[in-house]
Amino acid sequence: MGKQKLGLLVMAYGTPYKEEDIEPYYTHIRHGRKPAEDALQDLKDRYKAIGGISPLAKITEQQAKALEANLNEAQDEYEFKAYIGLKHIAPFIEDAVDEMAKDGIKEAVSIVLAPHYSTFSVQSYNTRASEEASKHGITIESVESWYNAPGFIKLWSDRIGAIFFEMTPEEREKAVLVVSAHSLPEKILQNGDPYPEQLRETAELIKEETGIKNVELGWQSEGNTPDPWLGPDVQDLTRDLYHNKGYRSFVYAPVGFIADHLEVLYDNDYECKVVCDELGANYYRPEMPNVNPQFITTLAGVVLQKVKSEV
Ligand SMILES: CC1=C(CCC(=O)O)c2cc3nc(cc4[nH]c(cc5[nH]c(cc1n2)c(C)c5CCC(=O)O)c(CCC(=O)O)c4C)C(CCC(=O)O)=C3C
Ligand SMILES: [Fe+2]
Repeated sequence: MGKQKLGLLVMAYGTPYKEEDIEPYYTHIRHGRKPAEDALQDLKDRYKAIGGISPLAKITEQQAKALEANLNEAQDEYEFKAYIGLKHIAPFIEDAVDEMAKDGIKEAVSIVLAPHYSTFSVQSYNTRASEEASKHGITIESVESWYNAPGFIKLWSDRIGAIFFEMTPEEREKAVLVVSAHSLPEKILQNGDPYPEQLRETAELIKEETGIKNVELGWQSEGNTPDPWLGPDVQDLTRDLYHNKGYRSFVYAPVGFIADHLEVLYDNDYECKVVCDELGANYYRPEMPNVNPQFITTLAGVVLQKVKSEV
């Protein structure tokens, strides 16, 4: 008997491939409303500041390929075929599901390349995937979150621990770990969204694994809208911790993301660094998981666990 063919739907945010994509991409993020000229220019300038365009498209592709290969090596029962489905640019989530249907796939498993579940993020990916799948008679089992996968915690802990280890005891005494994720509008809290609690748990697990005592939670990259967003923002938090707790070294762990992209390369490496420089404090940011083999193995384990739980 041959192996059972399983679709592997790998969903991610998406990023412009070239400068001309920025406007339609931003319009899609804004639910079809064109951004104002100055907001668009501001976004273009931020992409320019990180080298013209984001490295994210390439990384997402490498992650999906590596995950497919890892899964096919790890077991003999299924043959996984990966399809990338993006939230805000082609290939969209719906395109990926249509491709699966063309390839005759009947069953699939999906994972979002973001660790924490929220109604705003993971739920909207999964709803789009399952709506399209039902049109084709495809069943999709969706991984909802994987923020507490031991390999994920260990990877961040190792990298964070290495930075603290390199410090002199005097520096370490006044160093703090700032664990962060993308902010979301506060209104998500009204429906009991688990997102903030999952970030808190990620920080707690890293704290246990590393033994670091000074750990703070922050939010970053909040949108430019009139509603209140989850805070404290990492930049405000940095100033507050410097002045009120006397910290002089800041280690940023943007654990809500898994790749080098705008939110990390600009919002952390530029914006948070500007604040640190202004205060005369030290700035550190561990490498992102990207295509680290242990990270990919961790994701493969999460996917296999989902597949096996459905048998
Ligand atoms: C929860 C969350 C994640 C993490 C989970 C997940 O990954 O799903 C995430 C990731 C990302 N967000 C990204 C890019 C952008 N997000 C924006 C705007 C927004 N994000 C939001 C939420 C999230 N975003 C929200 C509520 C808005 C406001 C929309 C509105 O206006 O109501 C904007 C518009 C301009 C701006 O606000 O900066 C951009 C350009 C990139 C790609 C970066 C690159 O290209 O390198 C990535 C990985
Ligand atoms: Fe975003």
